[in-house]
Amino acid sequence: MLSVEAVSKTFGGVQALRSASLSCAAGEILGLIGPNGAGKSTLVNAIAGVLKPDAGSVKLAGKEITGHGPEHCARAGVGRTFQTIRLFRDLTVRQNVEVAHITCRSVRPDVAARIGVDRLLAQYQLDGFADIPAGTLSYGSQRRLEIARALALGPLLLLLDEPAAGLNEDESETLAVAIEGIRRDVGCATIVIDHDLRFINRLCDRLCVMDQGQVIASGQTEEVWRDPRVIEVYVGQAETS
Ligand SMILES: Nc1ncnc2c1ncn2[C@@H]1O[C@H](COP(=O)(O)OP(=O)(O)OP(=O)(O)O)[C@@H](O)[C@H]1O
Repeated sequence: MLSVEAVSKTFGGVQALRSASLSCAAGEILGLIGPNGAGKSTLVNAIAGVLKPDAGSVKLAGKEITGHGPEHCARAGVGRTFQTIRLFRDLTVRQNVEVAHITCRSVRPDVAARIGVDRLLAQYQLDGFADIPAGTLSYGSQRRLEIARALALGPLLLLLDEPAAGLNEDESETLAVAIEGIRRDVGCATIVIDHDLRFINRLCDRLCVMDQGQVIASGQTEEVWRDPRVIEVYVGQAETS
């Protein structure tokens, strides 16, 4: 579904991405991990059209979307959440989801018919809060609302940037179950960035590990954790922290 090939990006003197490549199939949950500053957010921003890579290509369902801008990428089927929650705080919970669903109805009516607003609200345990302003929800509920809103777009690809940040163990588990439901219901490719490795290992089919702008390992979760380069990055990080 998603194919990223040899994407590079430099900010001033900093090479944030060095020929990074990855792929993610429909129905797959891919964990994108790596230490601070590895280039994960930059890669996600390149996929979501927020920034234009200096080189390389991003294709979604075989179509070139490289550097096409966030709006175009959203219409092409990229849904996302952000490291820092960005909801329409004064709109109700339902309205937040409806706004995205209306877009889906015009772009992908068949998918919109399958993904109902009420069903999304129920699936993400938001049905009891549907008519209150989104800004008044608890932190964990806001995180779930962000995902429900991204799903209401009927995405081909869902990018989740640190969805478990700030959640306790029970909330993380609830979230993991909800994200697994995405695979079942929407069948989109899902990429999850998170520093919570227990959450990542529990959830992801495959991992892609970045360090200093490069993809240093990718493959099945257990296999990747046996890779000496990955062990070096994580053990080295633990020793210095
Ligand atoms: N807009 C920018 N201007 C200048 N440098 C940037 C910019 N965005 C990212 N960088 C630099 O690019 C490198 C990669 O940053 P990026 O945020 O992609 O890493 P990350 O893996 O997402 O880190 P974290 O886990 O801390 O979020 C870092 O050295 C960062 O300082």
